[in-house]
Amino acid sequence: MLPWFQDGKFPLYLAPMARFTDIIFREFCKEQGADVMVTEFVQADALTRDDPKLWETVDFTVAQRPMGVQIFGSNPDSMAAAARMLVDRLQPDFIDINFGCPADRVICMDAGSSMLRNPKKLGMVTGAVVRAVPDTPVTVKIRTGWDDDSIVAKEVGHIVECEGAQALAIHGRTKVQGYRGDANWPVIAEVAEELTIPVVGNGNISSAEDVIRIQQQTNCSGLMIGRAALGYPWIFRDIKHYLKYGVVPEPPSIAERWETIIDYTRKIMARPYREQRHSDLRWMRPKFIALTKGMEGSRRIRGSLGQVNQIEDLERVAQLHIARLAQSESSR
Ligand SMILES: Cc1cc2nc3c(=O)[nH]c(=O)nc-3n(C[C@H](O)[C@H](O)[C@H](O)COP(=O)(O)O)c2cc1C
Repeated sequence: MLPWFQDGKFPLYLAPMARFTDIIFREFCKEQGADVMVTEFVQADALTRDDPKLWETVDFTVAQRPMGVQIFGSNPDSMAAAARMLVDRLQPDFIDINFGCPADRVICMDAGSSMLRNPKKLGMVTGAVVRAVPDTPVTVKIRTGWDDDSIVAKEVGHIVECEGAQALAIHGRTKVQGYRGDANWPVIAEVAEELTIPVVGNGNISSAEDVIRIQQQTNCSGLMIGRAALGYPWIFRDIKHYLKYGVVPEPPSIAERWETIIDYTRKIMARPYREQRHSDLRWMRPKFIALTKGMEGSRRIRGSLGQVNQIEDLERVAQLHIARLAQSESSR
């Protein structure tokens, strides 16, 4: 059993989210209590071609362990080669295989959730990766199926368990659903009941109450939090605090939240690859929008965030937002 599930531990994972859960964001989530993290997915073939951008994506710090690196692809040989290369260079705590991505560019390679339509091949890829890295655990992340008429989570769960995967994360939506609608927790519960390996449930978890409810209703061994952490990475701290003391702690002030965003920006721009390629902050605008989404009055600053080029622009947006909120607070 993977150590982070042993002795009744119930780990909270930060879900891998391409273009968002970079090394600095993960650092912050770890400080807030995320137990296990996985890098954004990287294409196995591209990794073996030694693309420096991808090696930046899979980089992590010792403090972030236990840390998994996620790969996607459909060719058992290149998936195995990429996993071996990652283990030799980085010694992650586990290799995670993505069989859930619904993006067209991934589906057209027959990878990600496309593999849910071909469970036999999915098993071959899993087995090849497991055999390539006998010294490192392999885990798998799936969706419930391709569409409502082909829910295959249970079948796929049995296959990957049989091939030697040591945990299974299930995003409770189908490929066709994308990110819409409710996550299908009954299916996740059913698979968690059936498998011997730990099942990590994922989909629309946004509060400590959600965690308690899912703990009561399923046999999941851990949970994975995605979009709720993007706008509010303190969610891990809140959940841990609630599980321990039964109350949610005071949220960070708006000033503290902005301080975190500005600190994050400075750190990410100091990363070697980013610094080389981006002279301004335009590429970070989607991150700013995601990071401020849950804040009071965030809609009003969205336009200004879309104009941010330099750190000074970001600081100005922050000051204006803080001042505006203080003003509306005092006039209440
Ligand atoms: C912007 C974005 C990028 C994502 N990238 C990945 C990825 O690289 N690998 C992966 O397995 N899942 C990826 N996902 C899916 C999430 O890991 C997670 O399964 C999904 O968001 C459902 O969880 P949530 O409802 O808590 O957000 C991504 C999701 C989003 C929104």
